[in-house]
Amino acid sequence: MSTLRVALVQLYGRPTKQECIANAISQIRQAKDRGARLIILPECFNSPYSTAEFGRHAEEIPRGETSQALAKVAAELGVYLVGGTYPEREGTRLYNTCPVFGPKGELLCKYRKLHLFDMDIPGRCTFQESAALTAGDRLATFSIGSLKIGLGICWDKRFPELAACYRQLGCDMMIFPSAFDPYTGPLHWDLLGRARALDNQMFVALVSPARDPTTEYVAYGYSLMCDPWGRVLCRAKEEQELLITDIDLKMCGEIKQQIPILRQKRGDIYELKAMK
Ligand SMILES: O=C(O)CCC(=O)C(=O)O
Repeated sequence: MSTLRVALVQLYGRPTKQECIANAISQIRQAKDRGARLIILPECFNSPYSTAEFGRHAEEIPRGETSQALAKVAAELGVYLVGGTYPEREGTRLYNTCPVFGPKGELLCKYRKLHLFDMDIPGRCTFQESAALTAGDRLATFSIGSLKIGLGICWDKRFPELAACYRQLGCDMMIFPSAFDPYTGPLHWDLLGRARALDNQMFVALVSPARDPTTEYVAYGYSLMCDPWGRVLCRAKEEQELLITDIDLKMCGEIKQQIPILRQKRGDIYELKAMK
C-alpha cells in the first residue's frame, strides 16, 4: 500500500442523537462511494458539546446504539471507521471517547481523551470538561497494513509530548477528532496541526464539526490534513463537507532520510517515555 484514500467528515449537529447518527452514516456511505478506505468523524458528533448534555447522551462503548450503528456500517462497507468521539459511560464515570472500527465491524481500539478541555478566556470561550468527565489513562493505536496510527482528541494536540510518544511507538499518522472554537481556531488550529506533523514527520488529521452559530458551543470547522512536511494537504470550510484526500505513504520514509532529526535525538541528554 503506497497511498491511502482518507475521508474527513465535517458534520453539522442534528436535534437528536438518532438524526446525528443517520447524518453521519449517509456521509460515510458517500465517502465509500468516493473510494475512501479510512473515514474519520468529528468530536462529539452525536451530542451537543456541553457538559450538561454529556450524561444524557452517554452510552457504553461498544454496546451502545452509536457504536452498534458505526460497527454495522463499517462491516457493510468494509472500511476503517474512526468514530469521532461521543460521551462514554462506564459505571458512574463519563469519558470523551474515540472508538475505531475495522472492516469487519470489529472494535479495533478506543481512546479516552487524556487531557480534558479546561479553558477560560473571559468573554471568548470558557469550558470545563473536567466538571463532567474523567480523563483517560492510556494511548491507543491501530494499523492499516504497515501504517500505524495514533489517536488524540482536540485539546490533546496542545501537548507535543503526546504526539512524540506516538512517534516513538512507530506511528506515521495521528488523528484528532476535534471541536475548536471560533476564537482559538484562527489562532491555533492550523499551527498545532502543522507543528505536530512537522515535529514528528507524520500525517495529522484534524476533523471538526461544521460551524453552527445557533449552538451553545460553536465549533470552528476547517477540518484539515497535514503531511509530514507540515503542509496542509486539504482543508474544509465552515459548512458540512466531505473532504477526500489521498496520502502518499512513501513521504514518511523519504522525509526521515532527508531530514534525519528523529535519528538525532539525544537520548543521553533528554528522554521521553510512554508509560502506558
Ligand atoms: O484547544 C482549544 O482551543 C479547544 C479545545 C477543544 O475545543 C476541545 O478539547 O474540545
